Amino acid sequence: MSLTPEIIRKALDAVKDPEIRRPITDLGMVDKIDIAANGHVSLVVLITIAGCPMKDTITRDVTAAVEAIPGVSGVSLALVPMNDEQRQALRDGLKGGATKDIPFARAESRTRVYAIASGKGGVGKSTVTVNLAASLAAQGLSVGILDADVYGFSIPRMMGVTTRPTRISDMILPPVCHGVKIISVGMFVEGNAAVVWRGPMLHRALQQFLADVFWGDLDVLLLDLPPGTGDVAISTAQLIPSTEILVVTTPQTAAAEVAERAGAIALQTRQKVIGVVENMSGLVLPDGGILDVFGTGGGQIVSDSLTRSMGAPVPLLGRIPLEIDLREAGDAGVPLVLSHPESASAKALSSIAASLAARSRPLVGISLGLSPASRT
Ligand SMILES: Nc1ncnc2c1ncn2[C@@H]1O[C@H](COP(=O)(O)OP(=O)(O)OP(=O)(O)O)[C@@H](O)[C@H]1O
Repeated sequence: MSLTPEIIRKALDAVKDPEIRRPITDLGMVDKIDIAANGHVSLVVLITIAGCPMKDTITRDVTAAVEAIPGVSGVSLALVPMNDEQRQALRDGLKGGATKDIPFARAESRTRVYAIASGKGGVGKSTVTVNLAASLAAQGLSVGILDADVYGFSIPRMMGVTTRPTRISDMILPPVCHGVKIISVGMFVEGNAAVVWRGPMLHRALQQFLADVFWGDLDVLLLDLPPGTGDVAISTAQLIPSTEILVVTTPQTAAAEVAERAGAIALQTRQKVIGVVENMSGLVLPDGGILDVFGTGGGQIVSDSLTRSMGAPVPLLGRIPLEIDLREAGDAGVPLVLSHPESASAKALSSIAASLAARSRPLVGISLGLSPASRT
């Protein structure tokens, strides 16, 4: 069979743009295909911007897909930046005309949005967020994290993100790490500068991250909120009223009281608190004994108290032990559920992720393609 541009195009259907995660053929990125008589294929592939951080991945994936076609003797690939018109066409194709709304706030949205909240800083909110996200993505769900913790944005470091988001006119493409799309306030400030945004500016930034970022079709979006009951929590409730809240606390009674307040804000914003995670529970000692560094019972106290005040069950979803490996994994940029899934804290985190996955994508209204079995 002789090679044709259609055959090459068909093979390229399997290559996805690493940031947008759709076939490059659908995105209008395959610009030119020339096939020489000896089977050498020359391709021009359009990339979003000249400094596209994903150049190497695209080159590798395109070359591998074309080389695998029987009859291809070699591949030459030129990556050419899109012109303004091509970029605008791509942006419009992805986001649809000039719409600036928040996709997760639409009635038909099937994305579960969870805000990870805590009363105090440093209780492990970001650690919980990255591990839940990585675990959900490893289970095959499409997952995003919006790090809205303006005072302590640590998600990029904990997820090992080294690239910046790509801009296509007014659309922002989030970097993808460990299968998770990630946007952080920290990606928009220079170096380690402090963010001094307050109320209205924070609200606008959050709105922009939700509306201008190309999130694609997510199953789950996790929002890492700043600690406390401040502006960001209220803005989130206004921008995506269906956001559900997951409260993180330590076992300490004093911390639990503060965490209760963070959860109770949901009463005022009419949001649902789906559960409590107790982090930094007992430290397992080398002799197998357990040292309760931060006391015990905080998670249960918050769960009981929020159940009372909400008038609906707010279960304790899990207790994550203190573990040095968990801190080291955060520092190394690889979530522990991926690097040491057998460790006690990774198991606790994976089990919480499994309970979230089980609630994902309500099946109401979706055809399962099943027909009732007939009885004979
Ligand atoms: N269960 C745990 N065992 C050991 N270390 C942990 C555990 N949970 C979190 N840590 C470590 O504690 C520190 C604080 O955690 P993290 O940054 O996740 O908290 P946070 O609540 O998001 O803080 P902030 O409010 O400042 O954003 C980090 O160094 C993290 O690696």
